[in-house]
Order: sequence, then structure tokens, then C-alpha cells
Amino acid sequence: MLKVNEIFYSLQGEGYNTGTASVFVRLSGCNLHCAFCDTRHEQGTMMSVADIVEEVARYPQAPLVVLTGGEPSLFIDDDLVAALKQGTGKRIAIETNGTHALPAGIDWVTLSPKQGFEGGDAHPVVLDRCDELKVVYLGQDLSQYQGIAATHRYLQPCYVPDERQCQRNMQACVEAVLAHPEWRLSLQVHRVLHIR
Ligand SMILES: C[S@@+](CC[C@H](N)C(=O)[O-])C[C@H]1O[C@@H](n2cnc3c(N)ncnc32)[C@H](O)[C@@H]1O
Ligand SMILES: Nc1nc2[nH]cc(C(=O)O)c2c(=O)[nH]1
Ligand code: SF4
Ligand SMILES: [Mg+2]
Repeated sequence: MLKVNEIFYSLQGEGYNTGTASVFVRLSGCNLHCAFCDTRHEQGTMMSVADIVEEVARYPQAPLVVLTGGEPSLFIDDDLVAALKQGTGKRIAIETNGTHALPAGIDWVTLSPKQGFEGGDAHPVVLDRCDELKVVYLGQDLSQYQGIAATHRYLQPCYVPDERQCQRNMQACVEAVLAHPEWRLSLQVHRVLHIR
């Protein structure tokens, strides 16, 4: 059984797969407590793997499942990934902070390391490769991410409720990408679109 905060159908709003219709499976619970975390994931309902597959299968048109949370790597296993793949035929992506090894069969790994942020250093990143590295940018030194192999590298502005601070955070990302063009900008387009 897994504690599920929500399962919903929307567009992937971040990173390389932005704009892709996706079923999000948000698992409850995390090993980090990032001050800037934009997600309330604590509440949840216990669901079996079969329940989760059944709910995801309600969106047969979706090409992609995004496992997120909370920190999904704490809770998922080979069984869940295999059952989702077998039961829905969809590609499986994960959003992870990288502090736990991943089960087999995941098609797309988005790694968003939290080292250097409050609490992040106590839980080192164990993944050394990913499909995309997606860094929440608050002016930190980008050379710290050189050791992580990634096909794509994104800086994502840190969302905060204050609109003017949000603008400043976006501008900081633009300037960082102009100075370090091996990185690209990831905007949270679901915020622009006012969708989930
Ligand atoms: C809520 S997290 C869940 C997955 C996983 N725990 C992680 O941090 O990668 C999903 C994505 O949102 C990003 N994120 C969290 N808070 C954010 C914020 N305030 N602004 C921008 N991105 C944020 C995370 O870095 C991660 O890439
Ligand atoms: N539309 C949309 N795209 C997302 N990509 C990653 C998300 C997440 O919270 O993990 C997320 C989310 O919450 N909504
Ligand atoms: S690791 Fe992810 S879910 Fe956990 S607190 Fe940080 S941003 Fe939020
Ligand atoms: Mg989100």
C-alpha cells in the first residue's frame, strides 16, 4: 500500500517534457523539508498498486505518468513501475531529489538536487546520472552540479507567493542562463496557465 496525496491529469509544466499530457501520481511524504517547497503533500489515502493502476488507466489518452510527491523514491519499487507499465502502456517519469536509488523500468528521470539548501546536505544525492537535472535556482554556485551526468540541464525559478520576488527569481534565472548557456530555462507553465 502507498500513501497517495493526489492523482490528476494535466500537462507536464516543467522541464524537457513541458506541454506533454501526463497523469501525475503524487505520493505523500518526504525526507527533506525544503523551505521553498511549493507542494502540500502530507495528506493522503492508502492505495494498493492495483488501485493506482486503475486510477491512472482512467486517462487512456495520456502518454506519460509522472511519479512525484513528496519524494516518490522513498515509496516506489520495481513492482509498482512494472504494474503501471503493464497495466497502462504509458511511459513512466519520476521527479526526485536524488537521495534514494530508483527501481528498474523508469523511462525518464528528472533529478532536482537540494544540496546546499537547508536540510539538503544531510541527505546526499546518490544518483550520478539522470535525463534532466532541474535545479531550483536561488543564486547558488552551478559548478557543484558538474559531477551529475545529465542529458539536459535546467534552471527553474524558485516560486514564492510574493509576485515581485517571483519576478526577481525569474530574472536571476535569465541572467544565469545567459552567463552559463549549458543550462536552459524551465518555467512552471502550469502557473502561467492556471492549471494543476
Ligand atoms: C514538489 S517536488 C517533488 C519531487 C521531489 N521531492 C523533488 O524535489 O524533486 C517537484 C518539483 O518541484 C520543484 N519545486 C519545489 N518547490 C519549488 C518552488 N518553490 N519553485 C520552483 N520549483 C519548485 C522541485 O525542485 C521538483 O523539481
Ligand atoms: N502541471 C504540473 N507539472 C508538474 N511537473 C512537476 C510537478 C510536481 O509537482 O512534481 C508538477 C505539477 O504539480 N503540476
Ligand atoms: S525534496 Fe521535493 S517534495 Fe521534498 S520538501 Fe523538497 S521540494 Fe518539497
Ligand atoms: Mg508541482
